[in-house]
Formats: sequence, C-alpha cells, structure tokens
Amino acid sequence: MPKITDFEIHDVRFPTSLSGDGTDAMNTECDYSSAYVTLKTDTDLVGHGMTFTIGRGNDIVCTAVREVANRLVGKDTEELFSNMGKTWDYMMSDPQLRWIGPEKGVIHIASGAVNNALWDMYARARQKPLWKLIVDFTPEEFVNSVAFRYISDAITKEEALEMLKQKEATKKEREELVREIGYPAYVTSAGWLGYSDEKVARLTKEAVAAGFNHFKMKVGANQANDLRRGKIIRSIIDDPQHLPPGLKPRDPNGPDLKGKNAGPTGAVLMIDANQVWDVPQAIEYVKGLEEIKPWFIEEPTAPDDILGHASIRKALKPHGIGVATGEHAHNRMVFKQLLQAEAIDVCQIDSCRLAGVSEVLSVLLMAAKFGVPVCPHAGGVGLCEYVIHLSLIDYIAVSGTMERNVLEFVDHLHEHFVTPCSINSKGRYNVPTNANEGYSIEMHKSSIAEYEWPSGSYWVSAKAGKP
Ligand SMILES: C[C@H](O)[C@@H](O)CC(=O)C(=O)O
Ligand SMILES: [Mg+2]
Repeated sequence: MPKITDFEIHDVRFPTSLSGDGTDAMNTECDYSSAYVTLKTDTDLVGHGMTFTIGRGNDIVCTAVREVANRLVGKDTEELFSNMGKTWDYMMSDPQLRWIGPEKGVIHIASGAVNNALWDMYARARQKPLWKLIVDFTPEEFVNSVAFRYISDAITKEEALEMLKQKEATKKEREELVREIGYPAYVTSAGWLGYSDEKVARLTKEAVAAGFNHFKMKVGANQANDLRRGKIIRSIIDDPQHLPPGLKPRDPNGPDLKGKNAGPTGAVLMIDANQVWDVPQAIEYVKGLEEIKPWFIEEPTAPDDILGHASIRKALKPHGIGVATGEHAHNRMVFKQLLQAEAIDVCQIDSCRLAGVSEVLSVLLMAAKFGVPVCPHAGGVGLCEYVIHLSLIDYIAVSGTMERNVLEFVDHLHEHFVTPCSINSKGRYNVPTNANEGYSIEMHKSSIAEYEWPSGSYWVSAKAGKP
C-alpha cells in the first residue's frame, strides 16, 4: 500500500499582465499564478494539484500549502481514498491551522490545492481520469466522498443518496452522449476589460467562427464604454454571416436557450463586474445595460453579501437579467445560503477556491436539489483543465442535465499542461479520456523551470531587462 512520503511545492507565475489578459473592473493587473503541489509516495504514484491566484501573495498560499500537505505525510493512500469525505474532514480540522480560517481565505484555497492533489492521485491509482473515477462510484461511494458538515439544513446525506440513486440507471447514456458531442462552453477571453475595441471585435469573430455561441464581457468601470463594447459584441454574435460555414443560426426559443436572452442567431451574452458595486449601484448600472440583453450579471457586489445578491436578483428580474456568482464564494455554506435565499440564477463553483473536489461535490448536490444550473468559473490558469471534470460529474451523475449549463473557457496558458483541455469544432469541451491524466493538472516541468517565481528563467531574464 503506497504511503505519502513527501511533497514538492512551486510558486509559478505567468506574466499575463503584459497583455491585459484576465483583466476586469476590479482586477486590473493579473499575473495568472499557480500555487502548485505534487504529493509523493514510496511508489511511482504521485498526485498533482494547484490553486489559483493572480500574482502577489502566491508565495503566502504556497506556505499554507506546505502546512496542509504536511498533515498527509506518513498516511496510507488507500486508507485516505477509502472515505474521501472523512479525509476531507481530517484535512480541515488541524487543531491549530483551523483558527486561521476557518474554511476561508488563504488556508482554505491552500487546502483546495492539496485536496485536489489527493483526488488526482486517487484517479491515477485507478487509471481513470478524475471525472470517470467519480461517475463510476456507487451512490454510497459518492456520498462518502462529500463534505457534508454544516449543510444538513439544506441537504442530508440520505437525500443526496436518493438523488444519486435516481440518476444511476441513466448515467451510461449521458456519458455516451457527452463523449460524442462534448460539453457546452462559453468564451470570456474575447472580452477582458483591458482589451481595445478592435481586439474585442477580432477575438469575438474568431470565437464565433470556432463554434461558440455564449460570450462573456467584463463591465463595471464605465457604463458608456460597456454599452459601446456590448453593442460591438452583439453586432458580431447576432449576425449570421459570422457563423462558421454549415452552422445554422440556433433557435433562440429552443429549450437550451429559452430564458437566456438569446439574440436572433441564438447567441447569448453575459456580463461580469467582479464585485465593483454596492447593491443599489449594481441595480441601476445593470438596468442601463438592458439594451445589450445580458443573460446574467456576474459578481455584481461583494461575494459574501448573500442578501445583497438576492435584492439585485429581485430588482433585475423584471428586466430579464439574472444573477450569477461563486468564483469568490469561499465555502459550501456561502453557496448554501445563496441557494436558500434564492439569490442566484447560476451557480459558479470554483475548483480551487472551494477546498477541492470533496467540497465541490457538496455544492453540486445542493445546486441540483435547488434546481440551479452549475456553470463553473474557469478564468485563470489551470481552471479550464480542472472544471471540465466537475461539469461532467454534474451532468452524468448529479443534475443529469446540460441544457442550461455552459462551462467557461479562456484561451490562455493551456500549453503549460501535460494534458491540456480542448474544444471541439462546435465550441464545446472535449471529454478528457487519458487513463493517466488524473485531474488533468500536471504542469510541464519545463514550464515550472521557466516561470517559477522568482528564480525561473523567465523572471530572471525579466529582472535583467530582457524578458
Ligand atoms: C481575474 C480573473 O481574470 C477574473 O476576471 C476571472 C473572472 O472573473 C471570470 O473568469 O469570470
Ligand atoms: Mg467572473
């Protein structure tokens, strides 16, 4: 039985701030970064994981990752795998580290990196990609993998078991379908705030030609600019001449687009403010963008303000605009309350702001129970690689539907991963199929050597003035 013997941590930072990639109204200068960890055993078995930051502070997260990973050293892997829910509880319950959370902030995202690495190791040990490991679980194995503490007022283990059993008989057909057609996706990387109108227009045309029909644009710095950019995007996505040859405009009243404010070609626009507004300000500002027909406003206000989101949702409903949030929802209890307070139309889990797969599974179950579609956040490095696994689990084993879902795609930095995610010609994510890819987050050693902060070759050259 392999035992965890050691771990390796890398602070990896990519200079995305140079091109304006990843920018929004709140985060104006992002160097997409990874606090990356590899858990090692006394055999060849390893597990890779990471959490995402946007630059400075990544070293602080790495320090926390070290503390969390340390607690797994000496543990028998099969014992950990045999009840990943219990393992998760153990990871969250360090008698001293818990004080610097609990279950939020640096310690929580560090726990996410380590929990993800352990899940990656588990999937590798079973020679399956992570999504397949989990969808092949029996309902009992599934619920044993979930973080249930503090959410039994929203969903009990018994209810979750019942929900999973109901989906059991039809899992195989959903798996076959999604392997064939891919999982629906949307593009954010055409609409970063720091891009010029010309760049936004060019990238939007490219995205339409690549088969995408859902697009997200950053807003919140200046309403007139947002309207102008929104109209540019709408003029492209609503014009059938930009569709790829052979692709017909989609029916905006079709079941998958109904209620999404689809334009005449069936294209959908979403907007994201990254928390810049107070509640009344959010309502007024977004009403002013009604003309560009957004499906939802994402992160309109502070991520912890559950009732604020509920007020915004209520005020915007008559205008046909929904509310989405989650990339900064720091634990399952925040999602629980967002759902209980009917504050969101779309649930945007983040694969490593939540403390890894076990906590994500609890949110998937709650969202399915409350009937809210899960559209994971993926604007960052490595997040697209992670989240296709989570959406497949949601579709095949939990919610059983991908009709209202779209999974975020940003076209940055995939080349640094050994098994990068990919998109098919219809603008949908391909299903990861490699038996050895685990959670698909292994980074090339050469990328780590180049971008490790501050000693990697890129950063040493940049300091010497020759990046
Ligand atoms: C700082 C990140 O790029 C953020 O803007 C991503 C985001 O909000 C999203 O992808 O959504
Ligand atoms: Mg966002």
